[in-house]
Amino acid sequence: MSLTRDVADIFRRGLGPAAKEALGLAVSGGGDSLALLYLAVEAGLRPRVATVDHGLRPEAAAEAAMVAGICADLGVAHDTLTWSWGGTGNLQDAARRARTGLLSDWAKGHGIGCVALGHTRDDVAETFLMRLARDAGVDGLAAMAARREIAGVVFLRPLLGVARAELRRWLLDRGLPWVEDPSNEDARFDRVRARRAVQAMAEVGAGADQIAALAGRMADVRAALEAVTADAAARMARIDGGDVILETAGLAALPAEIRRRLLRAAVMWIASAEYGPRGAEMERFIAAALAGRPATLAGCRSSHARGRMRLTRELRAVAALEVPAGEAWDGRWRISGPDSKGLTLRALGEAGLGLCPDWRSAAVPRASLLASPALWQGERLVAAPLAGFGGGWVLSCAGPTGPLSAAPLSH
Ligand SMILES: Nc1ncnc2c1ncn2[C@@H]1O[C@H](COP(=O)(O)OP(=O)(O)OP(=O)(O)O)[C@@H](O)[C@H]1O
Repeated sequence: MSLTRDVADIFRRGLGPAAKEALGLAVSGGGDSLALLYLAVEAGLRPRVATVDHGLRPEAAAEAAMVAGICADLGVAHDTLTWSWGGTGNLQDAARRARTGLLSDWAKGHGIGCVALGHTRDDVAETFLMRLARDAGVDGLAAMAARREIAGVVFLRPLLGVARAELRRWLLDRGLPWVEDPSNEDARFDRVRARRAVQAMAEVGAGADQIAALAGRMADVRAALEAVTADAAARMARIDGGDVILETAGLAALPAEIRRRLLRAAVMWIASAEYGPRGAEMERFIAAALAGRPATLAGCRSSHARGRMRLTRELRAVAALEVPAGEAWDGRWRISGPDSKGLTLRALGEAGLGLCPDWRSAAVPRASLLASPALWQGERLVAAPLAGFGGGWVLSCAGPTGPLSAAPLSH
């Protein structure tokens, strides 16, 4: 079987049933994503293409125009999506997030359920080394997913099993042009240095193939660890209002990695955090948990009583949060009830708790109540459902999905 057939086969298998649906392609103009476009056209698909102009490099607009021109020649619909940098935080990270957001909005706007990206096996290997340099654990070293759903749109990476050089050869064989981003040779970039390191490692038989295979196994290991953590959560964790309760003896008996994951998941659930705490601060928190000592971590606090550990939101972390009553508060709380016009949600706090004479009969610990959401009209307390104040309002709490989703609710 010829090399060309291999690439086309891998591409079609990578797309799977998505090939039959309205398909979007994210094409930057680089060799990998242009190959994606040509492969789709050669496979007889009728994709719609988007190029994101991040406005970060002067050539970006010309590259988008070039992709638009190629698409016009191929009879494929093309859109340029533009983004302007707000100017805070990590630029690369912000650009990647913005790109994903723009692409998923674009897809939904055109009735596209799947968007294919041009990541290759080399991207997997380079990402592995870059993460290794940042001290990543199993999760960070796991290969990027071939399929991922974000905001209702499925992102596919059908070329993960293909080497970048194979794609370049595939393009050359057909006399197809692509743009080589000049920054791909700029050794100031981590990715460029990682690419060179991967090439150097190939000399000892541990090149992109081997590294990418290991990253794939890491993804399997991560999935296995997540499943065991969810099982531990189902057995020894409980959701109580906005708190997580864990059995201390069960926690102590867990393998260290599962304990770490369960506690991290609990903290992430309470703080609605996208990334969980790691490293020395996480280890300190775990040591305190095992010794039965109270501790704080990432805006959460732990306390111990009767063989149980209770994790709750720290008042300090939410004291300044205020949102209109129709919006989610602290990422996970919502309130519903009578007309909420002009009302806001913010923490009950000491002042609010002082207005709830019956709070003790609610059987919720004081610290949990202090950091719980209450409904306010200016300084007037309208309702504090967890503290049993003000009828007709119902609070619901939905933390991010993860192992804690498997934990039962207290009754
Ligand atoms: N500006 C962009 N517009 C549209 N899609 C993009 C853009 N940048 C990246 N992508 C998509 O994300 C994939 C991986 O991005 P990455 O930054 O690793 O690639 P690249 O070096 O910019 O270009 P290429 O993969 O096209 O050679 C690309 O293959 C492409 O599908």
